[in-house]
Amino acid sequence: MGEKVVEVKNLSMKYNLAKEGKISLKNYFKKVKNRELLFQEFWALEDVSFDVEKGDRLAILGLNGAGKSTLLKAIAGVIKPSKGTVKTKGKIVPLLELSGGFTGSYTGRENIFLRGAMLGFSTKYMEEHFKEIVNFSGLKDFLDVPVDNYSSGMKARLGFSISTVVNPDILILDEVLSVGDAKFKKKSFSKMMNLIENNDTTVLFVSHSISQVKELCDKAILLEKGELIMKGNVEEVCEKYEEIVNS
Ligand SMILES: Nc1ncnc2c1ncn2[C@@H]1O[C@H](COP(=O)(O)OP(=O)(O)OP(=O)(O)O)[C@@H](O)[C@H]1O
Repeated sequence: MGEKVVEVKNLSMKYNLAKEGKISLKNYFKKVKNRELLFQEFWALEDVSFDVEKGDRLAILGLNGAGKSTLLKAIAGVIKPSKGTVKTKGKIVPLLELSGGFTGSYTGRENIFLRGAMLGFSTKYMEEHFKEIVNFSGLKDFLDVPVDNYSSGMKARLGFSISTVVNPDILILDEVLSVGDAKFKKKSFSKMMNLIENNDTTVLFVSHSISQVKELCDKAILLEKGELIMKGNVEEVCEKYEEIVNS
């Protein structure tokens, strides 16, 4: 057996959905103060357990709302488990919601350094990789424009390009290989394949594209309404998922 790098044990995630409907801000604060706000509990994940070994390329499959992004966020440490535990080993780079997280009033150039710093890289490291990022993004002519003026596709391209120069132990990809136009999609997919193949990186991958999943992953888990209903090799889990999609 290989080395465990992700250990998810009895993980449950609860969201509190507001039941108030429309209320004024004044009433809202009054209710918060008096602890009278009404919530409905919603369990997005229930008692999910699985391990990931070093070098695994694990797909997380499931219909809309099955809990895939919630699971990735819990593993990335963005949200705290309501129950259960998540343990990880090594440097995690989560590529979630790529077009978000930029400071809109800053230029593309400034945001490259800012995001680099957020990922834990020095200015020197980012300067060394700056050209590579810009070339990959194809945004050379827009570098000194505030990101607020970028289209969402341009933001996603910038986000993806910055992430390609990092060297993670665990890479978390949530639908990020479907950003940009068809040409960029193809380019980003092969860049990821390269990164993964050359570095023994562990990958957790969410995508609705079965062909991408089969090309990139060797193992898979299947979530249904927050529960883990199957784990195994990518071919057999994809087969079950397709049955669900077509049922
Ligand atoms: N911040 C939140 N507050 C309340 N409910 C949420 C929140 N985030 C997600 N949910 C709910 O949790 C459930 C799981 O959502 P999640 O985004 O993890 O699903 P998913 O499998 O990634 O779906 P998709 O394929 O549509 O991206 C959904 O019913 C969703 O509405």
